[in-house]
Amino acid sequence: MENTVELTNVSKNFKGFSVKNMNLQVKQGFVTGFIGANGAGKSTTIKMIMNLLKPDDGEVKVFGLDYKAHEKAIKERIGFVYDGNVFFEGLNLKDIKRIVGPAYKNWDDALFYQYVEQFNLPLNKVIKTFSKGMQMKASLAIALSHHAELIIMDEPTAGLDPIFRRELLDLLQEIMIDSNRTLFFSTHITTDLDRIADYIAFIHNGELVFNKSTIDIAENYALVKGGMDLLDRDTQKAFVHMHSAPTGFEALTDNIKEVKNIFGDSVVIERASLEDIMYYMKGSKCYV
Ligand SMILES: Nc1ncnc2c1ncn2[C@@H]1O[C@H](COP(=O)(O)OP(=O)(O)OP(=O)(O)O)[C@@H](O)[C@H]1O
Repeated sequence: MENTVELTNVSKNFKGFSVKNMNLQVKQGFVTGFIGANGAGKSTTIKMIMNLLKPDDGEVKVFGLDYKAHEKAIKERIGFVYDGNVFFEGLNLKDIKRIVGPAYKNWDDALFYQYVEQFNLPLNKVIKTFSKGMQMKASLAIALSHHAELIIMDEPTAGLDPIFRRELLDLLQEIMIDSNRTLFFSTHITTDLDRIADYIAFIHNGELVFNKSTIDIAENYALVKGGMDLLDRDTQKAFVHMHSAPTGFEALTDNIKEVKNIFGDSVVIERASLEDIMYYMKGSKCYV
């Protein structure tokens, strides 16, 4: 099975917002970062992947199975981490383990204690006394202790300090050594993805703009800068979006080769960061 998650023509309509006809494949064995602006539909999509929200249309398959017939089998194999306190605040980790552990066939006590130690988490302190970072680690320890093949995380690094974020990313890298494992997580902090993502899925206004490998993005996307005199309707075709100013233009291309063919050495081509791409693309092919 090549895709761990497969969304086919999935739509969800809220008043004033829709996820529209989404086709998304999450590749098995890789890290996919899910990016998009506030309110773009990341959490809504993740909730549909987790069957916490039912699509109005389309099909969601996880491990090649649908939720109607296989909910329990699917959930057994997923570890879900999201920004917010998942647990009863008044409980400690020992209590939580006692409640959550038996729910999973593959729950591994030894592994749980290993993560608790590795993350420096107290077993006997109630969760409400944990810092945000500790709560995230606790959530992750629980999610990892049943040998989940798919880890889904909704903004796991939100609100964490830079050092802690880095530690978390190192840890995620470590858990990906298991080549069967798939990691799908949403984030606003696109620089987190430079370190660990293999694929980037970009959603804007409820629509999937692209789902591409980071190699593909690095090879094809770039910022192009040059003088206004270089532009005409034909040359602009190489750009996804462009800003112009009296001093010249700055544009995003998804086809560096074509830009080189058209402009040769007369423009400056610079690496486009994910933030640049998000800023420029805003969802559609568009020219100024
Ligand atoms: N249950 C709901 N009922 C109505 N509207 C909803 C519901 N859940 C989400 N929305 C709306 O759907 C839109 C997308 O929300 P969503 O939480 O999926 O975005 P997001 O990309 O995760 O945003 P953020 O990065 O800010 O968390 C928002 O406009 C939100 O108000």
